[in-house]
Amino acid sequence: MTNFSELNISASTLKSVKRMGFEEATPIQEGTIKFGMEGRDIIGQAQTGTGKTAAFGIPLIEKIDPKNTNIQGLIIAPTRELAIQVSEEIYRIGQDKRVKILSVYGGQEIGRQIRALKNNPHVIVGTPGRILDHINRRTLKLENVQTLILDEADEMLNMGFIEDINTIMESCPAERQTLLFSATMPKPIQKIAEKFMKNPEIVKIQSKEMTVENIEQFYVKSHEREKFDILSRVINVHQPELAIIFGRTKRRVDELAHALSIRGYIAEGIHGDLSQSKRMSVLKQFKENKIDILVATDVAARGLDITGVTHVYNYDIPQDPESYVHRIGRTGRAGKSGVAVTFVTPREMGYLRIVEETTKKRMSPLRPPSSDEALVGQQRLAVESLGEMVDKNNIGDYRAFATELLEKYEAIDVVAAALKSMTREPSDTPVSISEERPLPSRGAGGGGGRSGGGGYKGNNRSSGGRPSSGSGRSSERSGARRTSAGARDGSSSSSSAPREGSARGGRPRSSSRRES
Ligand SMILES: Nc1ncnc2c1ncn2[C@@H]1O[C@H](COP(=O)(O)OP(=O)(O)OP(=O)(O)O)[C@@H](O)[C@H]1O
Ligand SMILES: [Mg+2]
Repeated sequence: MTNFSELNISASTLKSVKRMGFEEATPIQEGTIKFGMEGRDIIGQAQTGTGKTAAFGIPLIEKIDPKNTNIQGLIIAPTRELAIQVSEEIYRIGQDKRVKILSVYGGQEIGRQIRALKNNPHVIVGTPGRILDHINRRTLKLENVQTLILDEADEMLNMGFIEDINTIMESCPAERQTLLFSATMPKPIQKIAEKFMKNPEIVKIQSKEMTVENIEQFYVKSHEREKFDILSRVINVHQPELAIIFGRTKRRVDELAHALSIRGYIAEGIHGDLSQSKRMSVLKQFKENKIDILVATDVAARGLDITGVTHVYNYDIPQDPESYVHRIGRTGRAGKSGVAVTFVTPREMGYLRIVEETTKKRMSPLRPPSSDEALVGQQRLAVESLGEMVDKNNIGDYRAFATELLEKYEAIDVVAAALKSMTREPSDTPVSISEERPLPSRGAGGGGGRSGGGGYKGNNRSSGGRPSSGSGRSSERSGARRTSAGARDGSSSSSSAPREGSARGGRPRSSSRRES
C-alpha cells in the first residue's frame, strides 16, 4: 500500500485527497497515477468500486493550469447520472487548486449549459450525445484539450457509442493524452482502443476473479412465474439496508417497482424513459435512504457509487457477462461486503455458465426461502426495532397506556401484539408482472462461449439477429401478455429479447444504452 504523499502529487491535490478521506492509494491508483502524470496514454482495468475515478482524476487535475481559461480536460461517461457523479468527484479532487468543472448531459436545459460554458471551465464531464450537440452548435471548443478520458471505456467504444466517440475525438487535438478506464475490457474492444492510442500503458490489476471477493454471489433457478414471490421472500429474509433490483426492460422495471410498492416495500424505478428530474429525484431519495429498493435497467449498472447498497438482485439474468460484473459491482464497494442474487430460468442456465466463465467465479445456488422463513425474517426485524426503541428510551409518553394494557392483559400477549403490528407479514396481494421473453436459448454449459469478438454484445444474437424496427420495445410492450404473477410460464417462441430502448427506429441493439 502506498500513501498518496509518496506519489509526487502536488500539495493542493494532496490536501483535497486527504479531505476526501483517502489515505492509501488503491492498487489501480498506485498503478496508473505515475504514468498519468508522465503524460502517457493508459488503459486501466480494475474491479468495480476500487477507485478508478481518482486514478484518472488525480493526474488530470495535476495537469490543469487554472490560469489558462481553455478547456483542458474532457471526460466522457455513458449515462447522465454517472457524468454528474464523476464531475462531483473531480471537483473535490481539484477543489484546492480551484479547478472549474462543468457537467453537460441530456435532459438538462441547453441554454443553461451554454451560459455555464462561457464561464471558462477547465474540465468538461459529459455524455456523448450532449457533447456532440455542443460541438455542432460551436458552444464547446475542444481544440485545447490535453487530456481525454473515457470512463467505462468498453461501453463507450461499443457499437452504440463508437461513432459519437470518433467524432468527439476528431474535435480534440491529435497531440493529447488519452485515458481509458473500466472494470471490464473485452479483447475485441481493447483492440479498437489501442488503434487511437499512442503506445498505451496497459494497467490491469490482476486478481483471480473479475468480480470483487467481498460480494457473495448466488443464483436462484426459477420459472418466470415464480420469480416475484421468491424475490419478496428472499428480500424478507435478507433484510437489505439498500437494494438495487435490475430488470431487463423499462416495462419490467415499472411493473416491478409498482408490484413491490403494492406489497409494502418502499421502492421506485429508474430508467431512460423517465424525465431527467424524475431520474435525479429517485436517485437522490435512494441515496438519502428514503427509498429502500431501487429498481433499475442497465442505466444504473455502470459506475454509480452509492454508499450503503448491501444487496443487488438480478431479476433477469443479464445477456452480457460484462453487464453482470457492473450490475453486481454496485455493492461491495471500497472494501465493503455485499450480496448478489441472480434469477435464472431453466432455459437461461447457459448464460449463467458463461457469466461464471467470464468472471472466473462460481455462484452458489440459493434455496428459495419458504414463506415461514420469510415471516421469521420480518419478525426478527420487528423484534430488533422494538428493542432499539426501548434502548433509546424515548417512550415515556406511552408508559401510562402500557400500564393500562398490562392491567387488562398478560405482558407476553401485549408484546406479541406489538410485534405483530410492526411486522410486515408476507403479503399475497396479487401483483401483475408481464412475462419477459427469455433470452435466446443457449446450451447449458457454455455452448462454445464467446468466440473471438463474436460473443460481444450486438454480435452474439446470431440466433435472433438484430431486432428489426418492428421488434423493438414498443411492439414488445403491446405484444406481451399481461399475466398475474401466478400465471403460467408461457415460453415465448421469440428468440430476441429487446432491452432498454432497443431497436428504436431499427438501430442496432447495442445502441440501447445511448443517451444524450
Ligand atoms: N484511495 C482511496 N481510499 C479510500 N476510498 C477511496 C479511495 N479511492 C476511491 N475511494 C472511494 O471508493 C469508492 C469507489 O470508487 P470509484 O467510484 O472511483 O470506483 P470505480 O473503480 O470507478 O468503480 P466502477 O467500476 O463501479 O465504476 C468511492 O466512494 C471513492 O470515493
Ligand atoms: Mg467508475
